[in-house]
Amino acid sequence: MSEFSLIDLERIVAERAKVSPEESWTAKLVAAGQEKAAKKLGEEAVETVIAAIKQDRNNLTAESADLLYHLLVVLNIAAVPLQDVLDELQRRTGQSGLQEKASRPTS
Ligand SMILES: N=c1c2ncn([C@@H]3O[C@H](COP(=O)(O)OP(=O)(O)OP(=O)(O)O)[C@@H](O)[C@H]3O)c2ncn1[C@@H]1O[C@H](COP(=O)(O)O)[C@@H](O)[C@H]1O
Repeated sequence: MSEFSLIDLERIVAERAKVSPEESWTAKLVAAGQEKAAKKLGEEAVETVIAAIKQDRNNLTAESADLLYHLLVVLNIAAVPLQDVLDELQRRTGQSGLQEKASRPTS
């Protein structure tokens, strides 16, 4: 279970996007289009925020899972590979100098 990553989920989303909307939530969202899927992503974001504000750890975990899944569906529809997002995050670690600071010995 600990081996499971967002890259795995991205692959599952891509596979399920191709099946009939009657048998898959992913396919249903993809068939509904980018705007509808993006609105669903927004709803999941709000639910995640509410769980965080309520300091409800269990709900925050569940809503975060919903949020990440729906983000991957939107990225799939928009044809944006998750790797592009990861590359952007990695590029920012270089920009911020955080890596340098982290590896610098403390005196
Ligand atoms: N990770 C998820 C995942 N997270 C959430 N959801 C679905 O997202 C939907 C929306 O969640 P909501 O809480 O909003 O429930 P809702 O019934 O829409 O409620 P309302 O918004 O209508 O009030 C639900 O049907 C959830 O099942 C997911 N559906 C699929 N996956 C993954 O995608 C794979 C393929 O799923 P299918 O495409 O359904 O085969 C699965 O094996 C999972 O790995």
